[in-house]
Amino acid sequence: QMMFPKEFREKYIMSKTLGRFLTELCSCFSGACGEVKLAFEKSTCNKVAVKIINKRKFVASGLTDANPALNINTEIEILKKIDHPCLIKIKNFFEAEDYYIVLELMEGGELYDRVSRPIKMKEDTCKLYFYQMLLAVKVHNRSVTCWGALNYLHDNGIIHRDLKPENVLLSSSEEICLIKITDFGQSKILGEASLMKTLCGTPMYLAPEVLNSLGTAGYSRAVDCWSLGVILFVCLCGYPPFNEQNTQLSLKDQITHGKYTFIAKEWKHVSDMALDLVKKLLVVDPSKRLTTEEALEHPWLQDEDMKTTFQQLLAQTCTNMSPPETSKMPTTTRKRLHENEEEYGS
Ligand SMILES: CCC/C(=N\NC(=N)N)c1ccc(NC(=O)c2cc3cc(OC)ccc3[nH]2)cc1
Repeated sequence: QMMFPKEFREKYIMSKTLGRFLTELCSCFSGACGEVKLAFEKSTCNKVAVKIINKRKFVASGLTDANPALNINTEIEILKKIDHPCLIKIKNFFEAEDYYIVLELMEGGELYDRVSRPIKMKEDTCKLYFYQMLLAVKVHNRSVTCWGALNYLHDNGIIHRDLKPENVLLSSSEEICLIKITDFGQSKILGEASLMKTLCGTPMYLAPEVLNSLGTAGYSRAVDCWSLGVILFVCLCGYPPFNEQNTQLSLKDQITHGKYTFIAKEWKHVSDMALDLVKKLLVVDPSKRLTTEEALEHPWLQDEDMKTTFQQLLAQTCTNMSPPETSKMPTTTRKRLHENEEEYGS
């Protein structure tokens, strides 16, 4: 029986495990360990979700990934300060022999369970969900690069780096609902524009990889756009673009060459515009891949009904918060974004 810290037990009554416990259990053997439980907040009787993240990594896995303790604190800091309707909100945080993170309950569970169903999602539903994912990632990237609002990040961007249907949560079991991005355990905060400073001096002592990285520096956020492309692909047709079932090419070769499996009969009812957006996200060269801003301008997302539905859903949940007025945001050209950020390789 898991021992919950005293101050935790004073505030919450624990209930059942949510989501695919077995997968959570399996993930324990892969080092990344944790599960999500339903709980009741004593003071309000409201339902909450509690993400439990084990401190001990399973040494057996020999995983060398960074110490979760380091990640979790950065993750909590990030999520505490960035306030967006499509990013998970933290309500409380306890550290004992494990981490107990109290979050708003996303009653609809993971998008993963929706895309795993035999009945494919309607295209309009995919569009409503995808629009919200773009806003979350865009605002996420933009809110910390272009808005002074989160000055503690010193105008750096944050990259999620692990976007997948398991990390997209649905606010209700209704098909038409809000989504929230979660699990920033792999996220990265971009460094200051140190590459530019490095290039001020003569590179007599500079390593080749730094000079070679000049071509790709500044595109690390593009990894999230690739992942969004894979998520959109799966939502629209019900099967993943790159998978091990494919025999000709290894999964790695499929991805590095951008060779996705196209099964015509699964795409028959999908609009050409939707497919066009997928194709422009699943581009191997990050500098040619659509950015979140460009994706939001794509014809498939110029759908006032969908945007009105999103606004109505927002209005239902929170009276005061209004979504970021993307039109009023300073338009940042790729060039300026390029200058604002840097890192070697990625
Ligand atoms: C700040 C912690 C963020 C985090 N993971 N972070 C991490 N792994 N480093 C995380 C990961 C997963 C979740 N999942 C949920 O909240 C969740 C609610 C839920 C409801 C369900 O059925 C109703 C089924 C699955 C669910 N997952 C919430 C937070």
